[in-house]
Amino acid sequence: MVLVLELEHVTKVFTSGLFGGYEVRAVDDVSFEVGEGEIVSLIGESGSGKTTIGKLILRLLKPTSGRILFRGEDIWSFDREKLRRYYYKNVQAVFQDPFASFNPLHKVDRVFDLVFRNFLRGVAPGEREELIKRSLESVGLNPGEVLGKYPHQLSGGQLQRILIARALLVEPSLLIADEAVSMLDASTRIDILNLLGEFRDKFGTSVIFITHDLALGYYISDKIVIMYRGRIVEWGDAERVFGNPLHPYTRMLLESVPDLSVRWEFKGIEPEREEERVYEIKGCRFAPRCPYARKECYEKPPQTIEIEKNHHVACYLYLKG
Ligand SMILES: Nc1ncnc2c1ncn2[C@@H]1O[C@H](COP(=O)(O)OP(=O)(O)OP(=O)(O)O)[C@@H](O)[C@H]1O
Repeated sequence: MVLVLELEHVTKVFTSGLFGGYEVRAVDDVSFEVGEGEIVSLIGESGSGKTTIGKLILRLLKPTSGRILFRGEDIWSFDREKLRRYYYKNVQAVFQDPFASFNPLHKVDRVFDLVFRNFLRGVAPGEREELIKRSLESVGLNPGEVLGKYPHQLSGGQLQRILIARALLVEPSLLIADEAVSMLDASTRIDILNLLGEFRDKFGTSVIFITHDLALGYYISDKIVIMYRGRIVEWGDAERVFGNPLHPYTRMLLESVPDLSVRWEFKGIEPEREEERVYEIKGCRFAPRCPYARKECYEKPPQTIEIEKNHHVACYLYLKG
């Protein structure tokens, strides 16, 4: 399989607190790959580092260590021109709140301006209208119903579709969808997921689907990456991870979803300071919540091993010795 994106031992440490005295390893030694036309879901509860990974891939943040490769090239080796014209044309993103991407004082059509200015400069004005209409139709919108409107005149689902149309206008190799359907109602959510699947099938677009919702991840993905407090605990083919969950955390998540058609939400909110302390644990960060935790779990992060083909876990339960 041709690889579009590779994360190699990526770590991002934020320093916070007075005089930068406190460190949060928001992303800790994370490695995974995205193949051409693959849909990969990053799943984890709040604070697991999903959004930070999205920002690192979009080069909005620089890794503290590790490398991110796009089609074999380190994204930090790109100069400004290559970043704008090549990388951002190939890697597009859609975020959670569609309303935040529109200026309420401007007609929605304005969101297409930047794309034409940066990536489609040679397109003539007449052709431009045609391209916009076609891309709106491809996401199931009637251009006559949305063009010329202000954001408040449209629904969240329509606005999110416009943003997806804009992202797909440049035919990216990779789309990052960060909680992109969380704010939409259930049926619109499924329509948009189906749409991403269609684009994958038609154009070979790879998707990184970031979500805290296990059921959505299961619905859409080829590959699943389960994260806990900055680290990958389990990853592999979606069928294998869901059919044979290995990590106690993955099992706990699945047990809290009695019915995969029902939206899952994590309810166990701990006090913030406690949450932060978890990042200081030298070993497995899930250890304080794990029924099987033993001494070594607190001492050193468990190695990741492949248990069956395309199914990996980082847990001492599976390590000998
Ligand atoms: N700029 C920052 N400065 C300091 N800490 C940060 C910063 N950005 C994120 N963090 C911390 O990094 C950790 C991971 O955050 P991140 O937003 O990536 O998680 P997430 O899985 O996307 O959660 P959510 O679903 O709530 O967005 C959290 O503890 C968060 O507080």
